[in-house]
Amino acid sequence: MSVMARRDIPPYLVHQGGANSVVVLNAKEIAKEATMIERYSSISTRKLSNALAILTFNKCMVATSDYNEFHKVSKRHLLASTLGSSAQKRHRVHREIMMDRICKKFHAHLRGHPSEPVNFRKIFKLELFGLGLKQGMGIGREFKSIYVKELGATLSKEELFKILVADPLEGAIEVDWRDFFPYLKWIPNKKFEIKLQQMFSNRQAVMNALIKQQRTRVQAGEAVDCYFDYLLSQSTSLSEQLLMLLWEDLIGTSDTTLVATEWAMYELCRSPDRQKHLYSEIQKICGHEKLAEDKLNQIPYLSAVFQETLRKHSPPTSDTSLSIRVRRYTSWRIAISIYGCNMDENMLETPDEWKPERFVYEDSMDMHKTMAFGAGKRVCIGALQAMTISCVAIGRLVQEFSWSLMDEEKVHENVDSMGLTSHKLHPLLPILKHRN
Ligand code: HEM
Repeated sequence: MSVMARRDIPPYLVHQGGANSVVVLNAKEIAKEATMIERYSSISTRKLSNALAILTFNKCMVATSDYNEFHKVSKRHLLASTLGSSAQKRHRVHREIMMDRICKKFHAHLRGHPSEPVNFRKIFKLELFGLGLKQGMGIGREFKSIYVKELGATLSKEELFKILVADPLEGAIEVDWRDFFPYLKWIPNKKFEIKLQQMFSNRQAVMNALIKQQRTRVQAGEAVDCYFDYLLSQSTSLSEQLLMLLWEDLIGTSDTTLVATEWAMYELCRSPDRQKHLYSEIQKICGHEKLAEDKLNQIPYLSAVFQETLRKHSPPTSDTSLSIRVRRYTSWRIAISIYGCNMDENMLETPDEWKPERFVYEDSMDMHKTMAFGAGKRVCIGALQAMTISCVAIGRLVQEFSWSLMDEEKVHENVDSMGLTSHKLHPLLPILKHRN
């Protein structure tokens, strides 16, 4: 069976136990498979169609794919040094510093401009990027700028963000019109090529400058618990791919978590009752203490806010970027079973509404409920970090401030960007007030 999502038909998702986990089918294929499943299992047609209906509104990534030795080794190293659960425990202090800095910046804004909206994205993105630099390359928070010889310029953190994160994300969706007309491939498209080449060489120049700086630090005997130092210590064949490995981690840290958190705060602004409820749930557990990571599993409503945000605004799959959704296919016949058959009826209601209540159940940390992180061999390895950062951020920001939108903001509704990830088209500009 070779199955792929078709551009004109919304993809449905079926979950399969076993090694390669997920397949995307179109409606006709679903119907065929559903008959087969019903015949061989005890699942009733009603439950089956419920499950399929759930999957239509869960925007999902799909994954059955190739998986070679390089992939396995690089993933193992990233988990061991940065994204796995013990590495995440070691890096907790950096996340706490980041969160304190973010809150401080919002407080500073309120002191200076109490009645003006604050640009959430501007503050959050640079702090996340700072965390990526710290965990990935051991670059401290005090870092302000770096001289890049090839570009003949000293670049600020904001300029680095543009070259290393914003431009490549934009470049990834640049379209070469010749791809649609292969027989016209011979016509030069210089503008397109120069733009991408420039983007590529800027990124190489900046990454090389950062790597050079960090090598000097390591040679001076100053070791840091970070991915860079770890890769050097492993002396594996991966050192040749140092630049790309470090860059991928940096871009992973800097983008999707921002997208998810911004959408969550936007939805909370639009839903004052739910914001109030979340605040009271947090206060019940934390009292006068700041919300910390070890309290997360005691506040199911907070992870429900996160899960429901991923369901409605899955960062890697925007409404407008359907055509560039990551696709996978299976090259052999597989047995399938339905994911989510035992979900509550409540899950099926009003799919366009943002309702965290859907996800308040006994195992609210179950990341497979939305499939937003994929599944199987190619499952997202940053899920733990993304969820921890996003949940703590949402919690702390609601604990310390009340959030609302200006009237103009309300008209910006749920539109997402044309980008690779589903950023809010317009940055969130909320009005904040201190809580007591
Ligand atoms: C809310 C935040 C995030 C979401 C929704 C998300 C989602 C996903 C999805 C759906 C995939 C699988 C794509 C595929 O089928 O190939 C994926 C892969 C991946 N993600 Fe994430 N991600 C998030 C955050 C992060 C973070 C913070 C990092 C790392 C710093 C990260 C690193 C990765 C990596 C390295 C892979 C590739 C895994 C592989 O191919 O084996 N992600 N992510």
